[in-house]
Amino acid sequence: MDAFAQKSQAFQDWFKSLPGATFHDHIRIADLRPRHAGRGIVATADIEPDTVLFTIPRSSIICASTSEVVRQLPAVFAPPADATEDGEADDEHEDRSQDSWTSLILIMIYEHLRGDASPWKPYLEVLPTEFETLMFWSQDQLRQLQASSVLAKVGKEEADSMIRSKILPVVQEHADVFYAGAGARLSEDELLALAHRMGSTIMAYAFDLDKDEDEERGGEDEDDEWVEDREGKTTMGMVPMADILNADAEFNAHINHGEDALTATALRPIKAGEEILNYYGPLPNSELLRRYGYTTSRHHRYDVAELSWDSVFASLKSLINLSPQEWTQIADSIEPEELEDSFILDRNLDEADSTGLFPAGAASGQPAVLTELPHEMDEQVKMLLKAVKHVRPESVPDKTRRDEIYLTAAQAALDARLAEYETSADQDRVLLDQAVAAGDSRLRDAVEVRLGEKVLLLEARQLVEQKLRSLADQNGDARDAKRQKR
Ligand SMILES: C[S@@+](CC[C@H](N)C(=O)[O-])C[C@H]1O[C@@H](n2cnc3c(N)ncnc32)[C@H](O)[C@@H]1O
Repeated sequence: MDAFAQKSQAFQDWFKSLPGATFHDHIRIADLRPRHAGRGIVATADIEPDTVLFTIPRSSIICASTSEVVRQLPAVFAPPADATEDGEADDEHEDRSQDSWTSLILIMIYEHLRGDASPWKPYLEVLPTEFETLMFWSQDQLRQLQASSVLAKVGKEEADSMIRSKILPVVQEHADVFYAGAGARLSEDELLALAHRMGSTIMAYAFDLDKDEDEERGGEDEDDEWVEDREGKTTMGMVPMADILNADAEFNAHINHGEDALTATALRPIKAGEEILNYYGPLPNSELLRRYGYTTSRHHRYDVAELSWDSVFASLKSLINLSPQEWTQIADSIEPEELEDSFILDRNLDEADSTGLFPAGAASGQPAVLTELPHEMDEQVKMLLKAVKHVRPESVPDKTRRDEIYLTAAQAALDARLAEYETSADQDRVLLDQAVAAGDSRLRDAVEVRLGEKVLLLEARQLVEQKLRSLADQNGDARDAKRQKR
């Protein structure tokens, strides 16, 4: 048995020995490294729907209510005394309070530094020390994402400054507590690296515990920035065994949050040899890569692409012949706060049904095509063209001309956006095969993300062309009708 398998075995034995824990005979922890998926759980025999796969007693979760460090340092983990009602510190005092995110980083650092004395030692041993998430990519690797908007969300500097202001001072001020074990004290750089490791582990592994079902990590509404201030409103925890499950956009298991325990149950029949999969939410591959360090073909369904107002506006300006003074007059008539900076293109598709499968008709892995332009973009362009009409009525004489201007501008903005990526979608398909053949998983993931965005932009381009064609047809019909009347 290699070291990896030994750690899996020790973890499984430890888990089964926890009072209240269960682990079904028809599943096992598997080594999925050959397909870059670390550990996962696989069925060893057929499993019926609703089968409880495993049970995790809440007492085994690493969180504020179970870790010794919170009892030892109550003041550090307490909500700030000068907090306002909504949990914000007032302006005059530096906010030294911990949110659920930084609390869990501190708790994880404490348990890690305890070494053998931590009751979670066999669990900590199977948590990652290296990551594929974007924060750990080199500049050259990040460049492979080309014009993807995800590059603006990596957040390495923000994470650094959060760690320096909220994590390092606490560990240094309470070194007697954090270094109570025999371990040597860490240098500032080592501590920074450890805090990053724990932060990244939490981002990809932790669960939100006191929220409704379906709102665990990766839930739809969460803006899961690395340094997001959660204001202590939610409790996050590291849930042994639940986080050994890998995930996909189609899945076959669900974690139910019970009062005393969490249970993983089968959502449909699972065949022997199949992997048990959880769900992180309708995330585009760019977000899956940023938060979790991987991409899947099924998540292309939820891909997104951004179109900036600047580019749409520039295209509109080039189509409408007005003087600079008239444009200033128009700009003055619109409140800048009313304007969105950018628009998100997405397919707005349903998520998997209660059995974890995409709704009937949606072929697995084949994203359906984008059918609508962003509503906010429609509204904003219409608002602008109304202002244009006000200043120079003949430039937008009727609704047909207005739509024509809008769609032509959208087409140009989409072309400009596509041109920001250095390669075409067709070139990427070739490069993707090459990256897979070369076993370069970061390049493969980068190409998956940028190709997914290009496919979506091309779908939007096609939709606009279709709309322009039908507008032209309507125009032709209207002209014919007029001629016949005469
Ligand atoms: C909650 S953990 C799951 C267990 C993990 N595989 C392990 O070995 O510890 C989440 C991490 O698992 C990996 N993962 C999850 N689902 C995956 C998938 N479908 N394909 C590849 N990797 C996946 C990613 O590295 C992700 O950050």
